[in-house]
Amino acid sequence: MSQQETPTLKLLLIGNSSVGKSSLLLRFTDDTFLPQDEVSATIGVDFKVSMMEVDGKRYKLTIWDTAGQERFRTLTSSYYRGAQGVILVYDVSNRDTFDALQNWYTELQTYSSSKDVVKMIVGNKVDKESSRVVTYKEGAAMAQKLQTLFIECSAKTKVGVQEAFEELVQKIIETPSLWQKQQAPASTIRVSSNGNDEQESSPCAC
Ligand SMILES: Nc1nc2c(ncn2[C@@H]2O[C@H](COP(=O)(O)OP(=O)(O)OP(=O)(O)O)[C@@H](O)[C@H]2O)c(=O)[nH]1
Repeated sequence: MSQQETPTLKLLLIGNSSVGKSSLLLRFTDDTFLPQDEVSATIGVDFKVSMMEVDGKRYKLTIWDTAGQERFRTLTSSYYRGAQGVILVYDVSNRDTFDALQNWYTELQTYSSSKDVVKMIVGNKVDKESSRVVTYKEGAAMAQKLQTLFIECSAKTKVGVQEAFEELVQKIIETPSLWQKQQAPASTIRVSSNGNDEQESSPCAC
């Protein structure tokens, strides 16, 4: 299959600072985990490209890693533009990060360019079982409330990481409206739901 025929998907990682967004991305793309002293907070946005094969077809994933810290967040709406899948990350050993999911969800709903964007809540750091403060049941209930997919994982031990990305991509593939968007003309007008962000955008902002 030629490169041109490879569909490109835009995925986004959001969530509070230090929940492990960059670590999940690094584990998924490079199968690596950096020790604490080598990790630095994301400033603005970073992204990596990865290939994934689903049902014999190759997909190019552009995965955007956004800063959790408010002071490093700029151009928020542009992160979300054209994203087909969004992962909302919390840390199972930090309840504040779990409580913040509702706010991240609201931001996502505000800026997302498609109402059908596939959402997944990911509870990270399950290797820290002795410090766990958010149960699996609570995570699953939140996902049910917000109508998202749900998985627990650990960027450190790898558990659940591949599965999270695979499940998200599979669901995107099964959502025709996200694909119809991709087939639309390269230039379409989008008006965000808050009404103050009118712009021209490509259906695939990758
Ligand atoms: N034990 C454990 N530590 C983790 C895990 N994932 C990330 N960490 C640690 O958590 C800290 C924050 O990880 P980051 O990946 O930088 O978090 P982030 O969400 O990208 O943070 P921002 O860039 O500030 O938004 C680092 O010290 C990581 O080593 C995990 O699965 N288990």
